[in-house]
Amino acid sequence: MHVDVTTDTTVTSRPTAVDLWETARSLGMPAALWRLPNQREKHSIVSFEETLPRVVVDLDELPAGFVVSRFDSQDEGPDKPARSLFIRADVQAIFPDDGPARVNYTTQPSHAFQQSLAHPPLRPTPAPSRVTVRPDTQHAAYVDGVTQAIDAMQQGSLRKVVLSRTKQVDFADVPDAVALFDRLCVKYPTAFVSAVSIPELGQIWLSATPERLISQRADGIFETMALAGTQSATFPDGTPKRPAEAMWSQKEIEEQAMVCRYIIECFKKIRLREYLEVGPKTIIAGNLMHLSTCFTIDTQAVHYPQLSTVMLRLLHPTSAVCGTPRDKAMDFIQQHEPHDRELYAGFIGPVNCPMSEDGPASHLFVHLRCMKLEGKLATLYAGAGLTEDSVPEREWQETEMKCQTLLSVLNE
Ligand SMILES: C=C(O[C@H]1C=CC=C(C(=O)O)[C@@H]1O)C(=O)O
Repeated sequence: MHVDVTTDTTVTSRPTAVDLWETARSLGMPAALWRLPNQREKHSIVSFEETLPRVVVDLDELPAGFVVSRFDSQDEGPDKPARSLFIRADVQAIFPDDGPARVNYTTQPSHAFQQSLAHPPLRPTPAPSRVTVRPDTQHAAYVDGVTQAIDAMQQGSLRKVVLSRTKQVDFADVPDAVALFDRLCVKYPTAFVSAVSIPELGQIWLSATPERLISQRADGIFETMALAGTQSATFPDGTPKRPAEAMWSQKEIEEQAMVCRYIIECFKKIRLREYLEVGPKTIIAGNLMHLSTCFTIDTQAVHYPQLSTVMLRLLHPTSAVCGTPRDKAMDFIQQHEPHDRELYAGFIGPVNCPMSEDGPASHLFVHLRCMKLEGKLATLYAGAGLTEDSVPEREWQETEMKCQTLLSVLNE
C-alpha cells in the first residue's frame, strides 16, 4: 500500500529527516539516511522489522531497501552464499533540496510509528558536542604489521594487502547523528554520505565514502570503479592542489593497477568483454586525492540483466580493501589486524529505491571513511594499500589523513 503522508492527517505533514530518524530510533526501528555523490536530495528509509533479516543480495529479487554488508561476508560454498543485513524500506522518504519531503509507506504503517511521527522526539544535543581523541596506542603495532607485510610480499606470497587500524573518539554528549550526516554532506559533495542505525547491534554507522562498488541505474547502465593510491589534496602550505598537479609514484600506480586487473579478471570469469574503461584519473575525495578508473556496461545492450548481482558476488572484497591474491590477503588481515573490521570495508547502499524519474536503481558503495557510534564513543576505521615498495611510517600517515575525513567534521 502506498500512502502519501503529505495527504495523511494522522501524521506530521512535513516530516524532516530528523523526525523520521528520531522516531525510528525511539521505537528501536532500523533506519538509513543517505545522499548520493554530486546530488543534493537526501533519502531516508525506516524498517518496521526490529531484527534485520540476513539476505543474499540478489538485486533482481530484493524489494526496496538498504543493504549493509560486513567486510568478511563472502560465499562459503555454493550452498552457503554470503549474507548481508537488509533494511527493508517500509517507510521511504525523499528530501529535495528545495521543497517538502515526499514520504511513502510500502507496508501498512504501525500505529506506534504514526503516533510517534506525529509528535517526533526531540533530537539529541543539537549544539556541537565536544570531542576528545584518545591517544594512539596502535602506531608501533601497525608499523610492525606493515613491515611483516613487506616481508611477505618480498618473499612472493602476497602482492598487495590493505592493513587497517582504528581511532577512538569520546563525545561529551551523545552526538546528533543527523547533524553529523548533514555536515558530511556539505563538506564532501562528491562522496556517498550515509548514516545507518542498527538498534539490534546498538550501533550507528556514519560515512563519506569515495568508492562506488556497483551501480545499476534505472536505464540499465552498470558501473564500478577501481580506486587506490592516496595523497593529500592540499600542498604543505594548505593551498588546494588541482588534480593535474598530483604526482603519483610507481608504487601508487601499481597499487591502483592491481585493483583494475582484479576487476577485469572478474569480467573475464563471466566472459564479458564489452566494458568501457576510463582512467586512471586523479579524483578529489575531500581532503585526499586518489587514482580512479571507471568501468561501465550497458546491461541491456549485452543482454545481461543480472550483471550487477553476479559482479557483486565476484568483486567483494576488492583489491582496494583486501589485496592480491585475495585469499592470501584475507588470511594476512585476519592474522595481523587486532580489531574486527565489522562494517568497515564492507558495502552499503540503497537497492531498488526510486532515485530518479526513470525508476528504481541500486547504488552500493565500499564502506570507507566511516565510523561506528556507540553512545558517546566513536570508532573510526582507516586502511592503506601496501605493496613491497611501501614505507611503514608513510602508510601510517596515510591512515591518519584518512581519519581526518571524519574527524574534521566532529569538532565543527
Ligand atoms: C582502505 C581505504 O581506502 C582504499 C581506497 C582508496 C585508496 C586506498 C589506498 O590508497 O590505500 C585504499 O585502497 C580506506 O580509506 O580505509
